[in-house]
Amino acid sequence: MARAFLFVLDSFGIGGAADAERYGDTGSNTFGHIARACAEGRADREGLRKGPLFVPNMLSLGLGHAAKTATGFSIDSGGEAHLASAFHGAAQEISSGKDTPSGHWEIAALPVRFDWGYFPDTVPAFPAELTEAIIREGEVPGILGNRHAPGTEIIERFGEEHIRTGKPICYTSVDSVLQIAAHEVHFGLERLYEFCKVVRRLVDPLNIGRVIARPFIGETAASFERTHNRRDYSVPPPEPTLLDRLTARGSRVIAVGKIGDIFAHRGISEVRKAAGNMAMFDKALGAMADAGDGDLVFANFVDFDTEFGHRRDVAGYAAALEAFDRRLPEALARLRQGDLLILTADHGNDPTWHGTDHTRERIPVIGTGPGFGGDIGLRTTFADIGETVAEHLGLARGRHGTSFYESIGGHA
Ligand SMILES: O=P(O)(O)O[C@H]1O[C@H](CO)[C@@H](O)[C@H]1O
Ligand SMILES: [Mn+2]
Ligand SMILES: [Mn+2]
Repeated sequence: MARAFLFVLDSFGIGGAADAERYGDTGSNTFGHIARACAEGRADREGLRKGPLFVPNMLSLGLGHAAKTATGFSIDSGGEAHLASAFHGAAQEISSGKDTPSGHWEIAALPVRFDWGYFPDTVPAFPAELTEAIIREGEVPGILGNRHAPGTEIIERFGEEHIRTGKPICYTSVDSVLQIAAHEVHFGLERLYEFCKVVRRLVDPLNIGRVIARPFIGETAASFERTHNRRDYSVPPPEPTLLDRLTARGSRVIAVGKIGDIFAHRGISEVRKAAGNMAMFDKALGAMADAGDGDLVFANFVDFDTEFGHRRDVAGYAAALEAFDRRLPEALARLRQGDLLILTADHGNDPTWHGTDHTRERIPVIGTGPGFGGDIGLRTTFADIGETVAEHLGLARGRHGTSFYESIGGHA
């Protein structure tokens, strides 16, 4: 039984999604395009990084093989020494959304089989009745934005007016979200959270996946900066997830980063948060040390997505991967006999792609654990990850997905 550790590198897709065309994402490949840009010297940045992508530890777990499984093509990622105890594969998503909750819920063995509500890419983006209700029930003088936009650009554009008028900045994207940017001091952080709860209730009938508080600081357009006090208000998953199944039988689920928010705090025993991938890695290591037999540590590393993918910052994304990879031996060293560690992602966010949204891609599934090794192939749903953790931790079979153990004829 031992313990299980699930690390999600948020947005680290590896291309090849069979349905990418439906999303206008045919050919997008977060890992592949970053590796290529690095190899061609297009991801050098003074004082940050230089040259080919250097991720030897993920390659030794089989990241290069996983990429080939996803797309059929090898990525020239500088050779790899394959660890004997490691496994590698790729997974296709069956949920229709290429968003964070869809990806994480499916990883937790609950594919999303309904359609989320979305706001159109028009100005205004929100229906007039909704805007009126937000203003009335949220007790604000009006709202700014009301369109699709990248978060950093919209606060640059409307931040000063927001400070002057007290109107919160409401915006959305191709995801099922209503995001609210407001100044931590002038508007107030707690007030923003309370406002988001009101909006959460108002968008429930529209089936909107998340309302997200996006606090920022600074006094002028040139100096506005988003803080790490972001908070996501998700709808609860419609069926029990792996997390509910574990906590119901008395195991602990330690959520590192925004995992708690993504599951609307259902099936979570403890939340550990930190600002930035490296501080998050420290939290994940601490959770690994504290986890007991039958427990799950579920960690999300959000910077890849928020700081680099959406910002289309190739060098920044590459440097973040390299920094994560350098820390990986510390996690491997904390594994005890029989533990299972899986590194994966929830969707793509190719920093070389057009626009600033997520990209529909397959995800890597690499790691190390007992009972199976080598190639786990192309998984037809992310739910196989959750079912593998379920079997490993001694739960009864769930309704979605097939564990790696089962498909290769073994048992945890
Ligand atoms: O541009 P920012 O505000 O980072 O928004 C991004 O973050 C949202 C939630 O992950 C996505 O829907 C995307 O629009
Ligand atoms: Mn995500
Ligand atoms: Mn995102």
